[in-house]
Amino acid sequence: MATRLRPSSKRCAVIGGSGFLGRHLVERLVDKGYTVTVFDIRQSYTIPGVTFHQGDLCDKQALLKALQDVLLVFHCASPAPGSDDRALFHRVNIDGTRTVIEACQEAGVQRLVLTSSASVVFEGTDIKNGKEDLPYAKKPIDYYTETKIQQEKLVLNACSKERGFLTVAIRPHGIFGPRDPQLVPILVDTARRGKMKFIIGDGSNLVDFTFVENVVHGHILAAECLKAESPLCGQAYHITNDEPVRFWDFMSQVLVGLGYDAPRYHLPYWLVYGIAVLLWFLTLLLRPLVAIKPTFTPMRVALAGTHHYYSCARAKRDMGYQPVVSLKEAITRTVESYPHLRRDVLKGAKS
Ligand SMILES: NC(=O)C1=CN([C@@H]2O[C@H](COP(=O)(O)OP(=O)(O)OC[C@H]3O[C@@H](n4cnc5c(N)ncnc54)[C@H](O)[C@@H]3O)[C@@H](O)[C@H]2O)C=CC1
Ligand SMILES: CC(C)CCC[C@@H](C)[C@H]1CC[C@H]2C3=C(CC[C@]12C)[C@@]1(C)CCC(=O)C[C@@H]1CC3
Repeated sequence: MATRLRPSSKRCAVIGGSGFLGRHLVERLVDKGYTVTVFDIRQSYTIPGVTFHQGDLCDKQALLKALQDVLLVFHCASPAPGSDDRALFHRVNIDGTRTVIEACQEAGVQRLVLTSSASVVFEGTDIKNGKEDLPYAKKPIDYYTETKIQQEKLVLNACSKERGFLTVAIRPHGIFGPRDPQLVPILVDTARRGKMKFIIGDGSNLVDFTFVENVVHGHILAAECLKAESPLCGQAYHITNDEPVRFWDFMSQVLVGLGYDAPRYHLPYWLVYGIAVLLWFLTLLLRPLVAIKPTFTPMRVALAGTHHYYSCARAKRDMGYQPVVSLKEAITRTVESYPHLRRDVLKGAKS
């Protein structure tokens, strides 16, 4: 009679493993000796030993195939926050996450680690050293965040010691690092179009930017500490670099590192925010006729002009979290990883 081997605790699946964070997570898990399965709607790379399942997380049957013999699942899939497709956010982040939970439970998965976002408590006004007990935003800053709130609630409420299904949510903030498709590319694009000359507000607002390897470290620690008797069950944890930095200093360091000028001229926060809201309404009104994508959306202005940094004391206490890469080293490594976005290289390519 064929005997079925017990699934190994070092076998895991990463839903969204083809994305920016997901791929860094997969690489680290492989380094640490895990056997990894990636589930994603696209395959963006190959790594020896990593199995890829291409599929939509809203498709339970496809998920069930990928989750066979898997005891630990990381869920870091989401449509890009910049999208304005509300139906897609709802379908993937809310309905899809419900499907992920059901598939995990049916497949016998024991631990689910969700990548949530610190923005679930952000309403566009200052947050200084915010703790996890801050209430969810009543008026989330955009629809992406609204669906991240629902997603986090679904995952945390599904935690059940009785059923042997444990869940935890990691809330990173402003993830950056090599291969990030958002922060640095958007910043460079804005600078190249001559729109990075202005500092919104007085420039003193502190913000968390978190190096991707620290976010990965937080996820793996959470997975390894998530046990029935641990305080992590059904809880959310901020994971940051624990070095809040002036938003405009961070932007300037990245820009200058890539050969662009740092922003210099100050504009009043409320003026820029008001213009961004007006532009937003205009784009909505004109949507049937033309598709406009404004650079300064209300969300970006709020993120650029307010304090939003979070305490990771809870992660330090419950899982011994400490950032593994300092902000200084993280910025250097990130800048070095984008040689193709350097001003001199882009200029050369144009001429
Ligand atoms: N980038 C950031 O600054 C922050 C990101 N987060 C969260 O971290 C997670 C990862 O974000 P990133 O790596 O930056 O995004 P990303 O866009 O690089 O990766 C997301 C991945 O999810 C996959 N995906 C999307 N819809 C899917 C579906 N229906 N079925 C299967 N796979 C699907 C995509 O193909 C992609 O590979 C997301 O949950 C995001 O909300 C949270 C805080 C900050
Ligand atoms: C136009 C400029 C004034 C600002 C450009 C920088 C932005 C591209 C980024 C600064 C903070 C970033 C951020 C996110 C996306 C990129 C930024 C707006 C998130 C919204 C990504 C998804 C999240 O869950 C929260 C992030 C907060 C910080």
